Amino acid sequence: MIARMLRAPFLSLSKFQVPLASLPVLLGSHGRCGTQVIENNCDPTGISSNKISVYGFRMFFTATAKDLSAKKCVPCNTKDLRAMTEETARLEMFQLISDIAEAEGHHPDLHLVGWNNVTVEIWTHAVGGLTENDFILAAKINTLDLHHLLRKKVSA
Ligand SMILES: C[C@H](O)[C@H](O)[C@H]1CNC2=NC(N)=NC(=O)C2=N1
Repeated sequence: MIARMLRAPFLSLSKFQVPLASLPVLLGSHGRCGTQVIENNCDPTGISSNKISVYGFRMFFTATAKDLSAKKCVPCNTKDLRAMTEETARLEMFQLISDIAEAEGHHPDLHLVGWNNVTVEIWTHAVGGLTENDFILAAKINTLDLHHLLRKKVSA
């Protein structure tokens, strides 16, 4: 799966995984939709908004692929490309995400994959699928500034 090969933090909505870093682009290109999602709060039942979210997810997913394909990879040996530090970054990232989840009463599944991959899986257990809650949570997680968790490239 592409997500595993890219070795980056991933935000996973149900079975579909999208790179966490792509969400600002993705929300930006659908400003109204993204803003609405961030301003909403999670609905404990989530059931009434299920259809909207599935539609929203399709829009997000399409936008992500389109926006990413328009970009160009930076050379992997430049200073612009930084990996996350190991232990501290993972735990602090989990803590930051957990704080949002607790405030929302909606909780992602957090996975450590290998030694340097974090996967954030978001779906609504109560309905066995996606609801608007998942997009609200994803949008709020996406506002986190994680730059301080990035490891400075070791100079050769
Ligand atoms: C009552 C409370 O809203 C429910 O138990 C919540 C808690 N957090 C949850 N989180 C997620 N991801 N799915 C749920 O169905 C869910 N249910």
